[in-house]
Amino acid sequence: MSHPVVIAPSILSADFARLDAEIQRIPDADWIHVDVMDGHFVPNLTIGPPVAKAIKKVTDKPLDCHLMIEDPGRWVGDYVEAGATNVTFHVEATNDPVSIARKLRESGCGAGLTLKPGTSAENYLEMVSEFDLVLIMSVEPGFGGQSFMPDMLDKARAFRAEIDRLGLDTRLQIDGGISADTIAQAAAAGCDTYVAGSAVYGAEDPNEAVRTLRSLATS
Ligand SMILES: O=C(CO)[C@@H](O)[C@H](O)COP(=O)(O)O
Ligand SMILES: [Fe+2]
Repeated sequence: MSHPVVIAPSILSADFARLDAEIQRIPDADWIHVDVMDGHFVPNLTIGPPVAKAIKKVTDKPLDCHLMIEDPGRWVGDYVEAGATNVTFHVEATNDPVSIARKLRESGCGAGLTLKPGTSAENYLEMVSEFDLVLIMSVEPGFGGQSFMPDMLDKARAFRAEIDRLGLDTRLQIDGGISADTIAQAAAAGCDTYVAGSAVYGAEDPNEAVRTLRSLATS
């Protein structure tokens, strides 16, 4: 099943002192990607539920929360309460991803599964039906502005094949180093949902960057 392309700018590359204004600079974005880091699962510390809740108040766009944290099952409810549309968590941080996904879906929130670059797809393909979104990390999680890892496209192709084989409408998202130079490769590998931080907020006109990314992903 093919979806319309979604472009989800990451506010990690925005000016945290002016988040409201930074979000208003990208009216053509589909989702707002919120990178949550705890200083343990990844060597960086960002924001938490109160900031997600504050962002929700200044935009009607879906909030796509990417949790790079230990023990995600303990925290997902706070992001649901904050108004998240999707909550994506790392398989490396839990022994029971399916239970967390079910908890999210029962709360009316989309559930996302994500894998670090070094984690192979094979143990997780069988659980795609439990998720609304699978996120392929194309950099090591923790920081914006890193280079795209083209080797991750094989993993994207494996999930795309399984999603299509089962006839699911699970979205296939990619995050890390997505730019005008890399987005077409990700599209060719079957991705339909794209996170971009530095390529959007590093551009002189972030909204124009969103439009360019969408057009490259679509063509
Ligand atoms: O989750 C992460 C990083 O861990 C991302 O969402 C980054 O924020 C994307 O930034 P760019 O690679 O697009 O600059
Ligand atoms: Fe992210």
